[in-house]
Amino acid sequence: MLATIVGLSFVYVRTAVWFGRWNQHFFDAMFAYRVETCLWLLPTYIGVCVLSSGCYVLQAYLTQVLSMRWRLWNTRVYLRQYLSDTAYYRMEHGAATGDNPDQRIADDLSQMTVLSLRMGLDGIQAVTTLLSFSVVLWDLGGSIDLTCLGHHIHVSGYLLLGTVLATVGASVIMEKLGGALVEADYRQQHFDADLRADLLDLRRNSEQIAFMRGEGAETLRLSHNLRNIARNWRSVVTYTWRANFVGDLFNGTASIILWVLLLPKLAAHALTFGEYSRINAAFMQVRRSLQWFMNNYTDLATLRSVLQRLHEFERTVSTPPRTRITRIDTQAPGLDIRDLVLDRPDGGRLLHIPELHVGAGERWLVRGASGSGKTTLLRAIAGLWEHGHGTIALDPGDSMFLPQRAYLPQGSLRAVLAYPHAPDRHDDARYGAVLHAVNLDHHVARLDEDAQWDAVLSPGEAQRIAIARVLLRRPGLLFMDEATSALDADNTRRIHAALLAALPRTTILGISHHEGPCAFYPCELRLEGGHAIARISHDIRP
Ligand SMILES: Nc1ncnc2c1ncn2[C@@H]1O[C@H](COP(=O)(O)OP(=O)(O)OP(=O)(O)O)[C@@H](O)[C@H]1O
Repeated sequence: MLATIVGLSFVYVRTAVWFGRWNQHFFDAMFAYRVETCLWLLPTYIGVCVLSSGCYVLQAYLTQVLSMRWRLWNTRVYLRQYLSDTAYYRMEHGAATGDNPDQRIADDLSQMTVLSLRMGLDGIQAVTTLLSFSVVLWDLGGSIDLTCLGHHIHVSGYLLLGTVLATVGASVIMEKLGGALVEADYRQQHFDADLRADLLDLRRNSEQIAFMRGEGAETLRLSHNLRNIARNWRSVVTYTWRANFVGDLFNGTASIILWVLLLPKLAAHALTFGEYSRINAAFMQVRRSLQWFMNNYTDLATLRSVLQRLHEFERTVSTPPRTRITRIDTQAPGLDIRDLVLDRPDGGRLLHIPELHVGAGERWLVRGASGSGKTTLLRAIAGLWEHGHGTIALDPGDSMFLPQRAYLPQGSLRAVLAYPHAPDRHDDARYGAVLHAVNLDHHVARLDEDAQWDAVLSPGEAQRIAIARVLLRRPGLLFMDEATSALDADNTRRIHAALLAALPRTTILGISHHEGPCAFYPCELRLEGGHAIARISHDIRP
C-alpha cells in the first residue's frame, strides 16, 4: 500500500511538471494571439487535471487506511509488550521507569503513525518535486556573469542557486529561533498526561475524597499541574511565534526574491511571458519543497518528542525483570521456600525465611505487625517482588492470589465472577451455587446486569465476590491477603466454612490481623524483627 501511495505521489509530481510546460505553450500562444492553438491545448489540460485529482484523492484515501492499519498493528504490539512479564505492574510500582504508559499507548502511538506517515510521504513528494523542478529552473535560469572585488565570476543555473540559498538561509534562522520547541513540546505532553492522571485519580477515589472533604487539597494538587502546563506553554508559544514569524516573512517576500533574481534577464530582454510563468511555477515548487522542512517544523518537533517517549516506553517494557529470587514451577501441590531474603527497594533488609515447607492441603496464617512484610512475601511468591534472593517452588498454574481489594472490571456480574476467564466457562447453576455459598443470593438475578461493580458493591460484598471466584476456579494453592477483612463475624465464619467444604484439599496461606479466621488456620507463620517463626498449633491435616 505504501509503494502504491509513493507511486501515486510520483505521478502527481509528473503532472505538475507537465502543467508547467503546458503553461509556457499556452501563454506564449495567448500573447501571440493564436486562438486556435489555445483552444487545441485546453482538452489535454482537462484530461491531465482529472488524472492529477484522481491521484491526489486516491493517495489521501490510501494514506488514511494505511495510517489506521499501522496504528492498530502498533497498538497491538505495544499492548502485548505492556501486558507481558507484568511490565504494567513494574511500571506502576517503581521497579521499571516510564510515566503515563496509558498516554503513550493511546495518544503517542496514534500521533506517531499519523505524523510519520504524513511527514514521510510529504517528504518524499517534496524531494521528488525539488528534483523535478530544479531541472526546470536550471534549464531556464541560464547563467550570470558577476564582478566581485575585481574578480570575474561566472555562475551557472543562478536562478536555482538563488532559490536554494534564500530558502536554506530562512530554514537555518528558523532552527536557531525555534530549536528549543522540541524539548518544550516533550515537556508539554508530560504535564498534560500528569493532569489527566490526577483527574483520573480524583474520579477513582471520589468517595474517599468526598468523605474527607478534600476538595481544597485536590484543587491545590490540580492547580500545581495547571501551573506547570501554563509555565511550559509560555515557552511553547514563544518558540512557535518565532518560528512562525520567520516562515511567514519568508513566504511573503518570496515573490520579491524571484523578481530580483530575474532582473538580469529582464535587462537583457530575454524573457517571454510564457517563460516567466513557467519559471514562476518552478520557483514556487522548488521553494515549497525546500520549505517543507520549515512549514512542518512544529509537526517535526512533535514527532521527535513522541518518538522519544515511545522509545523510552519500549526500552522499559523490553527490559526483563531482574531478580535473584528464583521461582521454580513444580507440578507438586504445596509450597517450598528456601533461604528467601526480601529486601526493600532501597536495599535495606525486610525479611529472611531460611526454610518453609507448606504441605498439600495445609492452611497457614501469616501474622505480624503492620509493615513486617506479609504482603511483600505474597508478592514475592506471585513473582511481583524483585528485590532480594532465594528460591520459591510452587505450581503457578494451580495458584490463586486474593488481594485485600478485589478487582471488579466493568461488565456483567457473570463476567466479573469468571474473571480472568470467559463468562461462558460456567453455567447459571454453578454461578448461583457459588453466590449462595458466599451469602450473595440476592445477586443471582443480576448475573447479566452490566454495572460499574466497583462502585455498586460494598467492600464486604466485593470481598465475597472474590471468594466466589475462588470457589468457581478451585485452585490447588490459595493465597489470601486480608481477603475477608471487611466482613462481619458471621460472614467471616460462613466464608471459611464454605472454603473448607468446597476445597478441602486446597493449600491455603492467609494474612489476617483479625482473630476471626484464626481457628481456620492450624499453622501460623509469625513475622517478627525480619525473621519468620513457624508454629503448628493443632492438627494440620484438613
Ligand atoms: N513498592 C514499595 N516501595 C517501597 N517500599 C515498599 C514498597 N512496597 C512495600 N514497601 C515497604 O515494605 C514494608 C513491608 O510492606 P508490606 O506491605 O509487606 O507490609 P505488611 O506487613 O503487609 O503491612 P500491613 O499489615 O500494614 O498490610 C513496608 O515498610 C513498606 O513501606
